[in-house]
Amino acid sequence: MSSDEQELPVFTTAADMRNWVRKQKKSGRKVALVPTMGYLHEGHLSLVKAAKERADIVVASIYVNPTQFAAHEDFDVYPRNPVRRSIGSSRGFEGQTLPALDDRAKLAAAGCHAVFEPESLYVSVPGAGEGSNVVGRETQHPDSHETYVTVERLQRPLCGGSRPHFFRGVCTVVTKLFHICEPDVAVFGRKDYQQWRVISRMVRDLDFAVEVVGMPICREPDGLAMSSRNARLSPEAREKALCISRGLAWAEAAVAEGRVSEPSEVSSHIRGLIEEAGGKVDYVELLDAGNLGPISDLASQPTLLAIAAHFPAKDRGTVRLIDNTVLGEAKKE
Ligand SMILES: Nc1ncnc2c1ncn2[C@@H]1O[C@H](COP(=O)(O)OP(=O)(O)OP(=O)(O)O)[C@@H](O)[C@H]1O
Ligand SMILES: CC(C)(CO)[C@@H](O)C(=O)[O-]
Ligand code: BAL
Repeated sequence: MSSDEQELPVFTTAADMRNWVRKQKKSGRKVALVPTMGYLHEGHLSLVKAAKERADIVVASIYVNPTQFAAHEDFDVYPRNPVRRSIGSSRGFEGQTLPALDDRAKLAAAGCHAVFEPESLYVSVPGAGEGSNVVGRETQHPDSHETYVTVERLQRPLCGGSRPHFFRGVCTVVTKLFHICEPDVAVFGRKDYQQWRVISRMVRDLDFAVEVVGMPICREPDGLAMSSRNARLSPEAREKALCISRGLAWAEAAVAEGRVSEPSEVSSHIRGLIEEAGGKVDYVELLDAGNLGPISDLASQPTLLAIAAHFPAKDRGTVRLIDNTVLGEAKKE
């Protein structure tokens, strides 16, 4: 275990996390939260960097949230820390099994100050396990979790079509994380653009004293948007999936150069690219980048071009990838 990791506090209970944050805030420190589902990549670490620029203390959460997954989705195979393994004489962890230290080591190296890594965030029947909070697998025990947060309109388009449960789960777990970690700032990525907009609307409507920051998409050198789910792609599918980022780049150039003027020209071209690459399109849509509402042309507003598509997984089933760009918006370097 590196010296950094030895100094990185890891909290597994809400009470301990909240008490630690309150001590920091009592000392006048500003606290930022970076919520994640682990299996960290440079995209996540870019959020930690942004958080450090905006607060004195950065907490990252690692929790694969069951309530944002449906029973037919990939909760069980979602990439997690490599198999937990026993480790030797690390301070305080003798003989215990731990998730691989990869995520924690990355966070420590990125200058994160604490990690919140709960086993579970939902009350469930003893022995029922986290999976019992996946939508469609809920136990009906009278003591089970039953309170949710919903952003009614912004949740409907795009991912709300094939994942109608998703944003209810996201808003509920982010609300819980806000109550536990009590951040002044929360940093999200615009790779999940609709999620960023939905959470921003939730914060506005429910008066959370939290500044929500949305950071640009980090990409692999070949353009693929970094995502934990990329690890599940077969090698061939990893190559084929480049059609998504290449389609976005084509659209940016075609719109900027006036080669296309109708939203339907853009969506049908990109849909064709994905299908030619063997992908299964969930959506290719162009919406108002501010309110996710419908548009009639590309010139009247910054336009979100959002894509979701499935590609073959190396193990079983498919991997659903999402990516996006905002057309008509100056690119920040
Ligand atoms: N490539 C990226 N660039 C910027 N932010 C990112 C990127 N990938 C993920 N994030 C952000 O990191 C936070 C945690 O996301 P998550 O843990 O689900 O990672 P992920 O890579 O999006 O995984 P998934 O495979 O589920 O998409 C979110 O705010 C998400 O938008
Ligand atoms: C925000 C989040 C951590 C909530 O589980 C998740 O949706 C994600 O990682 O984007
Ligand atoms: N960042 C993606 C979260 C999900 O698909 O559940």
